Parts: sequence; C-alpha cells; structure tokens
Amino acid sequence: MGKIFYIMGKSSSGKDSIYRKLEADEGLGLERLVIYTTRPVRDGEKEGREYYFTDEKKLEEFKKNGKLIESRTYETVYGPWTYFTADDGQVAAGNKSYLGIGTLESYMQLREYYGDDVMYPVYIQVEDGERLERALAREKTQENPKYEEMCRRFLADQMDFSEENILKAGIGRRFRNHNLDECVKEIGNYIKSVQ
Ligand SMILES: Nc1ncnc2c1ncn2[C@@H]1O[C@H](COP(=O)(O)OP(=O)(O)OP(=O)(O)O)[C@@H](O)[C@H]1O
Repeated sequence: MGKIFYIMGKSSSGKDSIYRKLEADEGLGLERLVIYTTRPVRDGEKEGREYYFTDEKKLEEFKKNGKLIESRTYETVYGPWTYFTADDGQVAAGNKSYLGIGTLESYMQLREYYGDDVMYPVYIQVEDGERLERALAREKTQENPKYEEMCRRFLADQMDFSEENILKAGIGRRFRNHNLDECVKEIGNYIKSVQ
C-alpha cells in the first residue's frame, strides 16, 4: 500500500506553493494524488493532471461500488460543482508515495477509508496577520480582485480550522510556513524519515 502525504491549512497558508516544490523534488519521488471534479476544465488544465474532469454519473458509479471516499459540493454562481476522492486503484496498487491537498474533513474521511498507515497529515500554519497580508497581496495581482470572497474565506477558516477541529482530526505536528524554502525542507525531511 502506498502512503499519502496530505497537505492542509487555511487559505493562503502556502499549500499550493509547498505542493509544487515538494512535487518538483525528485529525491522524494512523490506522485500526485489526483481527485475528481465535475467543474469544467479551465484553460491550461490537463485531464488527469490537476483533476480528472468528470460528471455526476461517474460519482454515482464510484458510490455504488463503495469506492467513493469523500465528496464536497460547492454552490457556485455557475451551479453546483462537486469535488471528490475515489479509490480508483492508484494508491492500493503499489508502494509509491502520493502528495495530496485537502481539508480537515476530507483528511478524516481518507483516514477512515485507508487507515493511519497510509495517511500522513502535513498541516501548514502561518500567523493570521501574515497570512491575511499574503492573501491580500495575491488578490491585488488578479485582474478582478475578489476581496469579499477573500474575507469570507478568512472568516470561514477560523471555524473550519478551529483548534478543536485540528485536535479532533488528530493533527499533532504542524509546519510553520514563515520562510517557504525552510518550510519545504522541513517537510521534505519529515517525508524522508517516514518513507
Ligand atoms: N513563506 C512565504 N512567504 C511569503 N509569501 C508566501 C510564502 N508562502 C506562500 N506565499 C505566497 O502567499 C500566497 C498564498 O500561497 P498559496 O497560494 O500557495 O496558498 P494556499 O494555501 O494554496 O492558498 P488557497 O488555499 O487560498 O488557494 C501566494 O501568493 C504565495 O506566493
């Protein structure tokens, strides 16, 4: 059975930046854990790289076969978009290590399905003021900054990632992303130590 290193953290804590650097580190040999989505493919995205682009029918098929691990639906202005993780055989097949990004909720569901020996949480933490500054700086670079959505996420994160929920998920170790390269190095060392 493979191992899944699962990155979690509040918005703008640096999950994507960390993911990209860990993935590029050939010494770690990490594969992408690709999840499924019913949202339309965006420019530059490739089937099976960012996501598997699929539909509700496929989700129902996984569900029927007991292979749907977790799913979440967001009500967007374009209608509902569902993201889900399915047991499509990739993890069980070999001894590889995978890199995923998710929420505390999805982490708990994956752990329930695969067990502790497969799931390795990587929780990223940044001081709130610093994180808000990064979120604002990132938003300002967008052609149409969505400050309201940024604030909504900031507030929602305080509930979703409350200390109580972090403890409930069984997260022990936390990786502080003050300096990106140092943080990535620390996580890389952790991954090597358990691989
Ligand atoms: N250590 C760091 N120091 C300064 N800026 C950082 C650091 N880490 C990440 N950033 C910047 O902070 C912003 C948020 O990072 P990133 O998009 O990786 O976060 P995220 O957790 O994936 O966010 P979201 O969940 O909102 O998509 C980006 O502009 C990124 O370049």
